[in-house]
Amino acid sequence: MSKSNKKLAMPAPKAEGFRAGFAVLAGRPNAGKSTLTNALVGQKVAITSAKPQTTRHTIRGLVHRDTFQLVLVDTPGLHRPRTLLGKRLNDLVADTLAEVDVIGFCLPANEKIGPGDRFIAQQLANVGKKPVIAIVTKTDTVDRQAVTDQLIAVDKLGRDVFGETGFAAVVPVSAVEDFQVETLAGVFASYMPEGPALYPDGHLTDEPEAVMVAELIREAALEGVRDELPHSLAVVVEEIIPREGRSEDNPLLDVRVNLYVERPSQKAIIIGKGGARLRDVGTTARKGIEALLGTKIYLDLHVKVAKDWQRDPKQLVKLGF
Ligand SMILES: Nc1nc2c(ncn2[C@@H]2O[C@H](COP(=O)(O)OP(=O)(O)OP(=O)(O)O)[C@@H](O)[C@H]2O)c(=O)[nH]1
Repeated sequence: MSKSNKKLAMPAPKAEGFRAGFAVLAGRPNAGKSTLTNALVGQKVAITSAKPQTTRHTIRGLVHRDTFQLVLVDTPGLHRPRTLLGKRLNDLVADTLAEVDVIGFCLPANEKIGPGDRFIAQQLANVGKKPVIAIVTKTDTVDRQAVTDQLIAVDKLGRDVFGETGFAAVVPVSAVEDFQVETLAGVFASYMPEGPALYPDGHLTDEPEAVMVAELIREAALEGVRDELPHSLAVVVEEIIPREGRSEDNPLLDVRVNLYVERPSQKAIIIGKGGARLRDVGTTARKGIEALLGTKIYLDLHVKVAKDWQRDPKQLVKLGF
């Protein structure tokens, strides 16, 4: 559905002065985008993982307050394309950036600004007229002096890349300690156009349920495994169907899912000895999915090898990229 179609379906206008629009969080892998999205939305919608580049889909969460509504998009880390998949991700990011009202650029307080950050800042500047708010994330991980130093360094980066005006604002936050998260929401809102809410209140995401189900399984499957696996794992929900013959007050959904890896060795990692690991993945994911869908499910997981799926356009389409 296009953005304009969604606007047609919107609820009655709110009081005058209400603002609503789209915001995106950019930043390199591990910058804290997913965690910040969750903190802003107040409910888990995007997966977080200690491994970089786990966010494959553009997941929107709604930040709904008395005076504004932000439709928040959590992008994959902007990075230099390495494989076809990487290139597609960057195209996706460019498309997303063109649609939004404001861009939040996440830079961790505990890491020096590097060439990767500069590259992204340059990309954001190239998008043109969109206001870019620099967000210094994870401020709880360092002392006050280090936060101040980072704010100064970020401000300098802004002037280097955007010219004298620099970033539209620089905001330090800690998603973990809930420091300045609401302030940031307010700053985002100030860049939104005046207008009614874009989505009904309480509607947390416009992603199809299947995508969120896939994210939960992906998160469970990546728990505690080797670093290269995140790039090699794709999760595809084949079907979610109500089990026949169940009474209305005791429904059950059959959720059938394929996990694609690139090599038999990776399949062995996911499945574990005697299938033990896959059973654990299933148990963990099932709990999350039941909480998400509000009903009991039967989760059927299959692990398949799709050789070099990251480099094969046909496979990428099949896997939903
Ligand atoms: N202490 C602390 N840790 C944080 C904070 N925000 C994020 N983290 C941690 O930093 C790591 C990366 O956070 P994510 O939110 O997954 O980062 P991301 O930018 O979405 O990463 P990608 O999906 O790889 O692009 C995780 O281990 C988080 O727990 C914070 O405010 N404080």
